[in-house]
Amino acid sequence: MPFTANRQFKKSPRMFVAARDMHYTTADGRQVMDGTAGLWCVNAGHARPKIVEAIARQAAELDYAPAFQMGHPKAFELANRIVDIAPEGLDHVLFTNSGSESVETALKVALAYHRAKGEGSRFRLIGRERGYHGVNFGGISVGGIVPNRKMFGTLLTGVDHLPHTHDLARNAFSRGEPQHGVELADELERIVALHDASTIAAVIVEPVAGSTGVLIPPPGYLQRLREITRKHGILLIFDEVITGYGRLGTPFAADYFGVTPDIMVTAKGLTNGVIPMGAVLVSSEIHDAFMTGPEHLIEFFHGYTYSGNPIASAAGVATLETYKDEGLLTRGAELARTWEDALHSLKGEPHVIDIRNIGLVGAIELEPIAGAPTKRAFSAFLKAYEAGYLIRTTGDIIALSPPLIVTESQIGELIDAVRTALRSVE
Ligand SMILES: Cc1ncc(COP(=O)(O)O)c(CNc2cccc(C(=O)O)c2)c1O
Repeated sequence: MPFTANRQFKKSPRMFVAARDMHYTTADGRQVMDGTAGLWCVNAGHARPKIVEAIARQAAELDYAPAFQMGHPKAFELANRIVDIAPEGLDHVLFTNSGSESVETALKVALAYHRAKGEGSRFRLIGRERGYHGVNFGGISVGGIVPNRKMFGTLLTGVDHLPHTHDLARNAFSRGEPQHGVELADELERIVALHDASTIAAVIVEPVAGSTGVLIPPPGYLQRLREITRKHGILLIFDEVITGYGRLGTPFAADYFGVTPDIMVTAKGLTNGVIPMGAVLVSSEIHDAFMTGPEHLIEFFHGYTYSGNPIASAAGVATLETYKDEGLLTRGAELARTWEDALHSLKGEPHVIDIRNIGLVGAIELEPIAGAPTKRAFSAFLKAYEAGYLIRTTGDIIALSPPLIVTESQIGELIDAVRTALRSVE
């Protein structure tokens, strides 16, 4: 099983057999509140009728159409709807099947774009420490989570990393954006000075680093990365697999921070997690750079059997309709203060050394048990699950990201369950 303690799971399996709105049903009939929107992806809540019906209808009408040299209307409809809610200027969509594939696609587009523009010397990709960009070779190369990298050999060459922005000493218990650390963006100038801009294709960051435990950028940090990358002709890639589609209370993190990247990576919330799908958005400048040469030739040698899959496209269209019908792309902003106050009420609970929040994302960082890193958070996860609440842990950090349909009282319930779990673990 992926990213799972397999032996522990096999000793006491944790199986969901059904789900609806905010809750899962376990194999033994218990209701479990979904405090993590599945894996940060079920933004509209579970088993939403419009999405269910769209999938069934599509499966019966056009189940599969070849993705290469052939098309079908639903994929183009979805692409247009994504562009409609995306930041201004990101006008073209490449479909994939996951966040990891979206990352690989974005990295390849960046490298190929510079080559198309006659700057093939730009081969370097810059990631960031503690970054998570999925599990394919490109993503773990630019990523910065050590266990995801150390087992897999040399990885991509020509990769460098920005420092992460976590600063417990200066920013602990910040509400929203932490005040300190904007100067860390200037480290990009050092990296450029070391390698020379002529060798650098792109910088990729998560606007808010999710998997590593919710690291929120200081005010101005992303703007600074935008300025430096633009100055040196380096493409800026935002990996919005988690932050996209309403998670921060705005359609995308690019809207929240007022910074538009050259390439935006998305997946997860695109189809409410129900059908694997990703979408990479690029500017017309990037798209048009490939549209040269004889028109009978393929312009970009990349893509997947299931790219723009009809049923995934139908799920995506129905998902975006559901977000729009229920105002879910901005509901997180309405709940953000309630969420923030509830989360920070955990300050002073046993072992809590930091609390972080933005939009409808939260993190509670725990003091690790000496000699047994991750054990304390994992114990809290098990306690919460037994009490009927699903939370995520990464290292000794509890991460929370409920579906965007969560109510204020459910927020209170969820946080109280975390409080109880914290009081019962060693
Ligand atoms: C920023 C980012 N980029 C790429 C991926 C990869 O997406 P796929 O898994 O669909 O290939 C992700 C996925 N992020 C992810 C996936 C599963 C669990 C957790 C967690 O933090 O618990 C996070 C992600 O968060």
